[in-house]
Amino acid sequence: MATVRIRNTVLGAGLPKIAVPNVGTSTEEILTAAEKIKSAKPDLMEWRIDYYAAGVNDFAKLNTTAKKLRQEVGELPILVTFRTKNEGGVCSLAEDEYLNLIEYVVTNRLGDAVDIELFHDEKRVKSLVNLAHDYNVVVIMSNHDFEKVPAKDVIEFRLRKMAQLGADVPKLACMPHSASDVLTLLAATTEMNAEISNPLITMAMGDIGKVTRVAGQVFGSSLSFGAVGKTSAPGQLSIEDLRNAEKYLAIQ
Ligand SMILES: O=C1C[C@@](O)(C(=O)O)C[C@@H](O)[C@@H]1O
Repeated sequence: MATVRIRNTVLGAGLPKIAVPNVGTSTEEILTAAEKIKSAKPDLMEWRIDYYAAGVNDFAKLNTTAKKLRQEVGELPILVTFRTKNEGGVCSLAEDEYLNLIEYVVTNRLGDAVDIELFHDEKRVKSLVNLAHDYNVVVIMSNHDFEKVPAKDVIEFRLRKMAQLGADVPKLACMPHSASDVLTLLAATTEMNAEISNPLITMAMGDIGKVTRVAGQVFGSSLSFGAVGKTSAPGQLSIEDLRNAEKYLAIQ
């Protein structure tokens, strides 16, 4: 299994790493949340810029806030994510606007890693991945289904496709309605781990899915999202609970 390094955080080795989303809606909220997140000592902070409409609509402002954020968190790796409304985000953008925003995030190095959703214009997605690599930005490619757990071969197809497009880390989140849905996600994760060398990230959301957020080391998910204060998706545990659960389940 290959590992992926984001500053000093290594995905694909040891316990799954812990990311905490920053869902501040103003510069002040973002910086206050960052201070709290930093003191909780996660492995990575995810800056959810879809919560920051003022910045998304004003790139100069986004850039200034990114610089302040870096000052606030020091060496803590930053993943920049714009989650589109279709996939569970809070702010709508037209297709071109989304792709241009990601391009800006990459070429201005607003973070160490960027989230690029799979389901956008394939040519542009591919060129954004190449661009990110030119700028030394790690690509976490993602897909979210807030309605259901897709069939196992569909999950596998999507994760495989992300790897083929050059993603460093393929990621998929989905919503289970039964224990067998959870098993579907876990089986797909385990099988894809055997097939592709990239570290993967998967999770089933909601209460039924919580087990998938803590057992990544067993089933092959390299990172889990935990909350400091506000959550960014259903079923996220607090960072303390997540850390304890991962340690409890650790493979010695
Ligand atoms: O993709 C993900 C995973 C997530 O949706 C979760 O379920 O923990 C939380 C999001 O902030 C992140 O971008």
